[in-house]
Amino acid sequence: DGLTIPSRRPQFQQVQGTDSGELLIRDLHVGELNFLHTTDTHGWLGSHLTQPNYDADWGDFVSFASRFRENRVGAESDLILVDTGDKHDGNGLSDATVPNGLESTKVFNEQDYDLLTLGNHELYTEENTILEYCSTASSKKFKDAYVSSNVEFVTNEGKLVPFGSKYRFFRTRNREFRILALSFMFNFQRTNTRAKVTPALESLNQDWFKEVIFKYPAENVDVLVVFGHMPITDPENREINQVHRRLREIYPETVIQYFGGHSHIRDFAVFDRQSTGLQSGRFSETVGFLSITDVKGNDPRFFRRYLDFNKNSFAYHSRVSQSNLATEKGSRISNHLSKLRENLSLNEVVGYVPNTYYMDTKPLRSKHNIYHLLTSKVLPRLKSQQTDNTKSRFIIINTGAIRYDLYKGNFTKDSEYIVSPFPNDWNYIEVPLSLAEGVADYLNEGPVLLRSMAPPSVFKRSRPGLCPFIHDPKRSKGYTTLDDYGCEGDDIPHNTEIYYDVPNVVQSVELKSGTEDTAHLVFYSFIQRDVVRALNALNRRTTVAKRHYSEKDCRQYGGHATKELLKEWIRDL
Ligand SMILES: Nc1nc2c(ncn2[C@@H]2O[C@H](COP(=O)(O)O)[C@@H](O)[C@H]2O)c(=O)[nH]1
Ligand SMILES: [Zn+2]
Ligand SMILES: [Zn+2]
Repeated sequence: DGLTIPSRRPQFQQVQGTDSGELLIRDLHVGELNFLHTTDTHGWLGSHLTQPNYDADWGDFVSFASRFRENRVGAESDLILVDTGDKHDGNGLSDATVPNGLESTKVFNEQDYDLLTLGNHELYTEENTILEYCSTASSKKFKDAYVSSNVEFVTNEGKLVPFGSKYRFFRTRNREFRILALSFMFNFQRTNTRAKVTPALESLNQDWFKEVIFKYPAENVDVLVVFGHMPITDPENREINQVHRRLREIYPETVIQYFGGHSHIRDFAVFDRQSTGLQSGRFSETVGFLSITDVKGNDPRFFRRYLDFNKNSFAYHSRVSQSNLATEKGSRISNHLSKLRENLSLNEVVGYVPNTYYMDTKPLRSKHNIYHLLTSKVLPRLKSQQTDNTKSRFIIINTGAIRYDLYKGNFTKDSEYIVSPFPNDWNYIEVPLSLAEGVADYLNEGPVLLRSMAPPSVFKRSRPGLCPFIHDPKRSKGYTTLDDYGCEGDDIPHNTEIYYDVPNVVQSVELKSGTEDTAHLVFYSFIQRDVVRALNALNRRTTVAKRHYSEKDCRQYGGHATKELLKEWIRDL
């Protein structure tokens, strides 16, 4: 596409090893302008209790930012903290309150972000959108830092106002770099009535941006920071590449630094000689670090590092001992999180899970795959007034509704939210068996699918090449990231994990022999539009049913949500 150039490995690669030359941790290179980035935290503020790789909580992260600024960045360089949204749906700390996010937002906002914005999970329900706008976007602390260039909030009076600021221009504290910040949400079309998303490219043709260009022409901007809930690599729609092309028309030589989110991966892309993009995973597993050297020169150099969200990494990168990492504020936050976990009864044990069931590091048909578990053992437990045991039944779920591996050990109230946070209603439609049995395959064929239901992993770019295979008993499982700078972006080298593709949907199938030729097709209300679209497309191909289907033909099925069915299965073990 002419926009990306062969990647250039960074020249500065410090490592900390042992006498035997073992690589224990890759250091980072502090430049003139430095960034710490988080995204898609989804309420994971209390550390990962079953994964030592991610044993730091939000208090430790607040401490780290402060120690890092003091000990590594100092007064000669600058540091900007950025977050790109999706801050609940996926952990009990955010989801066990009504509305969800009520308590976790206060904790999240303790971090002194310089730039922050919203994700699509702040746009599904009115209550979440109102909470995000009132508690964060228009708060005193973040009123300048909160930017969204293409999302607007609908006030109680029905007026459209910017969700925060459309843009932010500021000078950095030490080197006085002139920063122009823009923020774009991907073209999300499922927002509730209290917000409006304008496609990013369309928003760049609106009057507000014309004023920005006039007020801040290229000669008055050192760095354009474009951060938002949009994947850094998006092979299907290439939305960020189109934004980049448009910005390059106006800022042809300016350094443009992107920070992305939504697809839940560690990623780094080179857009051109003066522009790169960083994405920093999900669920507080990663703090992304990016530095730029020679910002105003002809040859700016970029350095990226993905920090495992753990106390050892935080201590090492801020050059303190683990025992000296915690600041007073950080300790207070950690203590508050422990109390919040108790108050929400998140440690309440529901049952015991005998094995670990994985989303994408075991093949789909493996008995250790969570989707295999759900479709073979859990979903068939669904019962309601509509259940007709004489009919075949297909129960379809979108794989993006399942958010995390199900770990062996105690299944707690927190586990419910971690694995399947969404309060899904079951709907159904009675259709000819031959149509019902084709819907899941149809939805997994890709382009027909509304992006709104594809699992985050679908956006992963299948980069050519592989990283060297590591299998060392002294190393832990974890991320090995292949990005445009190669395979050494992660601060901790881990044993290689093989990731398997995850389809858009999976289904449980209960065929009843010798019965009528219609079946019950049961599905999450969240994917109803996709299911109806698939039925009509299949019907056009086969004309099995002499009719067109619409959402009006769908009925409530009732019955327990997946997380309830999973709890029942665990209790009955
Ligand atoms: N069944 C449901 N799935 C949902 C719902 N809301 C979101 N999702 C799934 O999550 C991904 C997007 O997650 P993100 O963290 O990457 O933004 C989306 O594509 C769906 O698969 C829901 O209410 N029900
Ligand atoms: Zn997300
Ligand atoms: Zn998202």
